[in-house]
Amino acid sequence: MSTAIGFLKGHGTQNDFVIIPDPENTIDLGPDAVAALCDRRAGIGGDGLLHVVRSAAHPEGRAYADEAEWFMDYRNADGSVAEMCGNGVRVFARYLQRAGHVDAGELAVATRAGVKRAHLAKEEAPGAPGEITVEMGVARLPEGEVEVRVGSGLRPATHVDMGNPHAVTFVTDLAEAGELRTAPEVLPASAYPRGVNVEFVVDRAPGALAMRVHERGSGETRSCGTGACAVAVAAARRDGLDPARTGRPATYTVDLPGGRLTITERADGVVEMTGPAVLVAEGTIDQDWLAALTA
Ligand SMILES: N[C@@H](CCC[C@H](N)C(=O)O)C(=O)O
Repeated sequence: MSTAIGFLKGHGTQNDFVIIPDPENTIDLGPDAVAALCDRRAGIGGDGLLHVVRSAAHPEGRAYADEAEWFMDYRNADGSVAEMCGNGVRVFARYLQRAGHVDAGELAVATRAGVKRAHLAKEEAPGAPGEITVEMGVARLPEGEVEVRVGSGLRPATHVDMGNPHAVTFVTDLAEAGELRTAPEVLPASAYPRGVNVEFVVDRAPGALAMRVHERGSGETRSCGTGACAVAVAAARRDGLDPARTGRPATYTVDLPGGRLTITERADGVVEMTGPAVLVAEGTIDQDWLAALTA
């Protein structure tokens, strides 16, 4: 007899995810199954999928098992694997809290980009969105010039690695990014052998930014947590701020189509991201439908 496969749906600033709890890693989630689950017409729908697995039960999580009980096996909507997802890690933490796997306090989550620490407040009321802060690690800015096509021209961009790859470019109006139906051209392609997430940013006020993003493996989304971190770090360097050198933290609010994230680069260089995480639904996946996809 087959076992029912449960799922939840959640989002962080409208970056939405199918959540598949699978502590012992027994569900076959190949790229086709993930893409079908994330399909907004023929599936559940999502920008990505959070496969919730105990670190000890996942080949890529095992190395972290002593430090972090849970591994976020993150997939993009097209079924591809990504190293990290900032909005996803908050929603992942919210799920673990709601399911009673963890209490309020500090939670270590293993990801392909290392262990991230989430700070979970006690939930004020069942279903309350509540903000979660996550220590996202130190940003890397690889050397070398990169450029992003904006309209008919190429603009200089900042290469920021938040565990996953980003190209951040400043524009005067977010409409300059165009319709973003396809991935913007980023040059040189050799700077991003694994593909790239592309952010377009404008200044709204000192310390206040707004952005749009085209995500690798998902297209334009309404928010990207690692993207907002990359944008804040690129803005800090542009503004002559480097907290790890000066000992002075830098904070930016980043407005996205789906909501606001607050990003602080601390004096020790660690980037902190704060934003909401919401669970909206829970259900059961049709076994036969999923089995046909994995056959
Ligand atoms: N939306 C995410 C990033 C998800 C992964 C990304 N598309 C990639 O392939 O690197 C976020 O909130 O960070």
